[in-house]
Amino acid sequence: MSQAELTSPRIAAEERNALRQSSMISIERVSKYFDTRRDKRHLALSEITLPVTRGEFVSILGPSGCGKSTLLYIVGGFVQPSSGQVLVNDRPVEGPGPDRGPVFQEFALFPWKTVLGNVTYGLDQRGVPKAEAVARARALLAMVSLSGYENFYPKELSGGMKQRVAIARTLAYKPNILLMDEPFGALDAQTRTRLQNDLLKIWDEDRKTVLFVTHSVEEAVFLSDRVVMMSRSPGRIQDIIDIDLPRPRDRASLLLDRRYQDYVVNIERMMDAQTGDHS
Ligand SMILES: Nc1ncnc2c1ncn2[C@@H]1O[C@H](COP(=O)(O)OP(=O)(O)OP(=O)(O)O)[C@@H](O)[C@H]1O
Repeated sequence: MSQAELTSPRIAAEERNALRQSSMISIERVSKYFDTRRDKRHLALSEITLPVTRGEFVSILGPSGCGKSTLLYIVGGFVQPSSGQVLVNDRPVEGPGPDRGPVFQEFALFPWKTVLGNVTYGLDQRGVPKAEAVARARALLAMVSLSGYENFYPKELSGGMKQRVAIARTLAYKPNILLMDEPFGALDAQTRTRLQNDLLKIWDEDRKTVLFVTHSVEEAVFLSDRVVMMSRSPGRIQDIIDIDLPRPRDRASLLLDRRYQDYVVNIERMMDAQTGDHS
């Protein structure tokens, strides 16, 4: 079904229901206005409809300011849409919940807590017994290659290590959905590649549903089942590209894969058309 068909008011009720039933996340005709100093009613998102299947890895790409973060915040329940709705497991999102784990740059680590304290924090809040919380945190820190750093404080860690702690912290309380807003954006290329591999490894183990915002076409193609291309403000869905590449994915062999290269080149062209860069 095309994006135009999905957003059409003519879409039959049964079809909408069928769509919801197969979706873990159902974003339905979501629009968002903000009051800004320049514009009393700035339309940031316009009529976004996007069903996301359980276990799917979906990346969102688009020019700066097209509303990618806003969309993720709406799914997370941190921002209310002006119209439309988001359903998670058939229930309307009314606020944040433990089923959706945010990995947002703004949600920094607690500087006064150790690495272990940061990862167990959410578990303590949920009443998980201390020994179980510590065991779970240690296992996750091992998974993100941070064993031995349990007693370090955030200021003693590199940017990439902090980001791995943030991922472990979110995974600790076992959300079914991961909402990741440019989680690797501020990292050097080598650390970024490493964390992409770690994330895919973790994802391969229990196939969480992931919504992942990025500016990197290569990152989106490497990680995703589908790439959603958004258009310049107001943010609309311009295109959805199925990434038909085998899993598990290995970056070194993918780089030599003609299909991977074609996806990257084609999506980069779409991005250039959006940003007006035709160089
Ligand atoms: N709280 C807010 N109040 C007013 N305007 C906002 C608010 N949050 C976002 N906006 C505006 O909404 C639009 C979309 O912002 P958003 O951060 O979602 O874009 P983005 O695609 O994630 O951008 P980037 O790629 O640069 O991070 C922008 O024009 C932004 O200025």
